[in-house]
Amino acid sequence: MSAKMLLNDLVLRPNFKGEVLAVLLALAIPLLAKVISTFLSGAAYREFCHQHTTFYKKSVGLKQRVLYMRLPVPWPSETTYYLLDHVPMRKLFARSPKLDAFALARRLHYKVWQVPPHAYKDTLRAGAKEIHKELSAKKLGPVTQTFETVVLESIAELRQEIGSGGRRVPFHTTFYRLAYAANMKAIYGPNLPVTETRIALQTFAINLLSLNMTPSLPFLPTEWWNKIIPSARRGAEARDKVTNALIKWQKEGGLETCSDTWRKVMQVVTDNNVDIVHANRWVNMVLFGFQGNTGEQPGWAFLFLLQSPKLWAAVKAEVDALPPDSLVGVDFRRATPLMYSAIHETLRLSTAVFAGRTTTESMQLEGCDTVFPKNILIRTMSRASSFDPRIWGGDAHCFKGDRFLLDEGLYKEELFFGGGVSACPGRHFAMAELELLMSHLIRNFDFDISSLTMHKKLAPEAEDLALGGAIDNPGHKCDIIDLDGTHIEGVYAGVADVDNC
Ligand code: HEM
Repeated sequence: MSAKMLLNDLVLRPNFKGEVLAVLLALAIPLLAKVISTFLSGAAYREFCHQHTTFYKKSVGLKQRVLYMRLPVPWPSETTYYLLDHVPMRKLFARSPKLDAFALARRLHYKVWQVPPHAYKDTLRAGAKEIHKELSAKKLGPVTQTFETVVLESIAELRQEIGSGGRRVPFHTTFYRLAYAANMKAIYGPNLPVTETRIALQTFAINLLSLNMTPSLPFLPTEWWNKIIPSARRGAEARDKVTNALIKWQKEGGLETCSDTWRKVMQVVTDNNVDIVHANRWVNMVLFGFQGNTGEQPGWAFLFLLQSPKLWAAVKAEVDALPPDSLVGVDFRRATPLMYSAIHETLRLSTAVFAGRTTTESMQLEGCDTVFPKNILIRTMSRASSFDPRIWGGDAHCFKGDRFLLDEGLYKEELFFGGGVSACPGRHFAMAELELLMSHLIRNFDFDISSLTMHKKLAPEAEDLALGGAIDNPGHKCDIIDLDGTHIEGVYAGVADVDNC
């Protein structure tokens, strides 16, 4: 039957309009219901995050004393259990044949970065293992050397631009960009465009929540939803911009000018004939892994340090006593124990980790009565752990710079790099970067309490040295305990996405 005949046949049917309407309604009602339920779940999730992340709320009595919370987000099609107590979170990272440690990563690679889940499953795992090997504590020398060189060059430029008369710069954004540029050059060498990828990655990060949700929307392929929903479209465009920049860079010989570390990681991927587009979608995910975290931390650390006068004076004295030139290879835990502890305390309060495991059969976690069913995702919520008074003490909600120094056993309780076989492969490098960056900044610039008003984060595309305004929401407060035990009510700009984590 030709299309024309079919059309005539349809048009001649008397109830045609009614039928079309009924079909449209049948399609639209579940779609609408699904969209509404997704948004409602999103709202419940945000409220949940807010309860567990808002810094100025006291931890005792919060809902976090429940062992876990079962929520249909971020993927309404699946059940996710978010663990809320510290101890089961630690147990989740133990090896178990009943827990798949990499299913969540594969899913994210696929849903958000479009890496086909099974085609390269083993190869990309081998690539991640190579990152672990190449960025292990013993092999960090060359990349940290490059990192320090770039940091020192950037500091020299910044000093020149500020001029001898001095001038204020919005330190959060400035530090972020400095860390980003140095991290990029240390790993990828001089030829991957820094500003272009940074702006795209930040835009991607801002819209990531939508990209996480669209795979759950019904009827249309995810990529269509990513075109229809404006924030998802912005996120997907930014993501593709980074992937395209990486592909171009690789085609133009980037692997010849990058660090040995990265060349070896990519060797594993290219030896296994991973398609260049898929390979660089994965690299994009890796890039996001380090750009999203390390650069943020110095901004938070300075915010806390500058509001703890005694700690600040002691940290400056520690840094003044370091060797005069290069600091690569310094054991900061021994040489600057207070700064080291304060960095860890900052990470405890300002990172959000949702690492997870998928159950391969029904199982229990040691110490919990709950039987978790097969094929569900169990995730940690590290900020709920950060407020757990049984681990961190009754003042868990406070920033206490010397907390880890007073009880070094706490270093073993940290969750901000994840844990077990899936723990962050960049953690040693991240710590080295933070120690080097903070020491060189403290050495080279003057800070005082008025620097706090320059803490504001600028839009991704803003000029590096544009003058900043005041802290976004001066209403956010935090409790600080200084070295002598003095309690201080400080300002807290908040984690950027505190309400939307
Ligand atoms: C303060 C800085 C950082 C924090 C808080 C952080 C945190 C994390 C966390 C929580 C995970 C997931 C762990 C899990 O599932 O158990 C992760 C994974 C990852 N991180 Fe980091 N990270 C940081 C810096 C870095 C750096 C500097 C790099 C690389 C140079 C990096 C590369 C990666 C990669 C590649 C993965 C995924 C590994 C895989 O697929 O197995 N991270 N990170």
